[in-house]
Amino acid sequence: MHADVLHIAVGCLVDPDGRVLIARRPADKPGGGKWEFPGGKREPGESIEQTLARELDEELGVSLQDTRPLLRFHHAYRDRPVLLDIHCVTAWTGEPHGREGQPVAWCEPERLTDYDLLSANKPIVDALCLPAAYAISPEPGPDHAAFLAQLSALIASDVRLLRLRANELADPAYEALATEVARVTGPAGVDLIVDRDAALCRRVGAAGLHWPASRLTAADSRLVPSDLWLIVSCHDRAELLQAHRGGADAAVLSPVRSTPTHPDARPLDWPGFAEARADVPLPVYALGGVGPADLDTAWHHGAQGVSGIRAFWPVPV
Ligand SMILES: Nc1nc2c([nH]c(=O)n2[C@H]2C[C@H](O)[C@@H](COP(=O)(O)OP(=O)(O)OP(=O)(O)O)O2)c(=O)[nH]1
Ligand SMILES: [Mg+2]
Repeated sequence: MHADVLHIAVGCLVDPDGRVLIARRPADKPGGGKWEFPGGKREPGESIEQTLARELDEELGVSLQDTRPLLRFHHAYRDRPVLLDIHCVTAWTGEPHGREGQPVAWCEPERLTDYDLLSANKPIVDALCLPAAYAISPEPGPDHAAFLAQLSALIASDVRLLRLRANELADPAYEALATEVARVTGPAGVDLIVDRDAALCRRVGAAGLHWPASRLTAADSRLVPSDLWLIVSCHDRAELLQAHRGGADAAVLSPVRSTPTHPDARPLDWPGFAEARADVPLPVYALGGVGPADLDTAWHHGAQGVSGIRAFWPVPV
């Protein structure tokens, strides 16, 4: 790392209701008056975990018990490049309070954008809003009633983000099925992600779009309205960087392991996954032969969580 990059430990305290703690920066600091997640600069000789523990004690008066990596990326503020090393904190002792006089607030992730946050923080907000699992449907086949029944079972198993993948269907048939799927996912509070385009997404009332990285090749800004999720399929670091430049909110990186459907694709394996996604300012799901049992490994290799078809679908596919 370049010598004048400030390495910052950032902690997102998440309470049992899923709310996150934010604090208001003192007026006399850079970015004064804006809201942030508590944290601060690493001191010489400290590990980043030690910095996190020290800063959250100094700023909030809490002692950390359970943390995991959430996201890590560089941001070039005009006067000072920073490396933000963000962690989720799910267990602590002590009642968090603004120990340096700073106002603090508990906020639902979806409401974080109501606050004037530090400008680097958009990927952190996305990572907090997105769940740890991103389920993908198998091709629906001819029996849509059976497909919808399986989908209901999937939703009962607590999936909150689902992509309707049906490459075999022409646009009108895809839209008809997406409309039916939305009738199931909508009331259950599941975010439905569709392929194709933003207009279809709006018509069926879906939460966002899933695109291949190739669809962003010419883009250097976002082509999708900001209130829709834009999740992009990537297979290497170059595609992840392209997704970021094209304004994606999140990405899926595959294959982590080889799968029966893509036996010839060379697997990244966990070290390759970690290397490819390192410091890209996007939440990135691990895909390809992984499932909920891999979640902890995924988190510790820089993933937002796990994605897949087979590991989530209630019947063998
Ligand atoms: N803590 C924190 N810092 C953030 C966030 N987002 C973001 O861009 N930063 C940047 C702003 C600052 O340049 C840097 C944090 O530095 P800081 O000034 O708070 O560091 P510190 O707590 O050690 O402060 P101090 O010792 O100077 O009082 O990281 C965030 O959400 N939380
Ligand atoms: Mg600080």
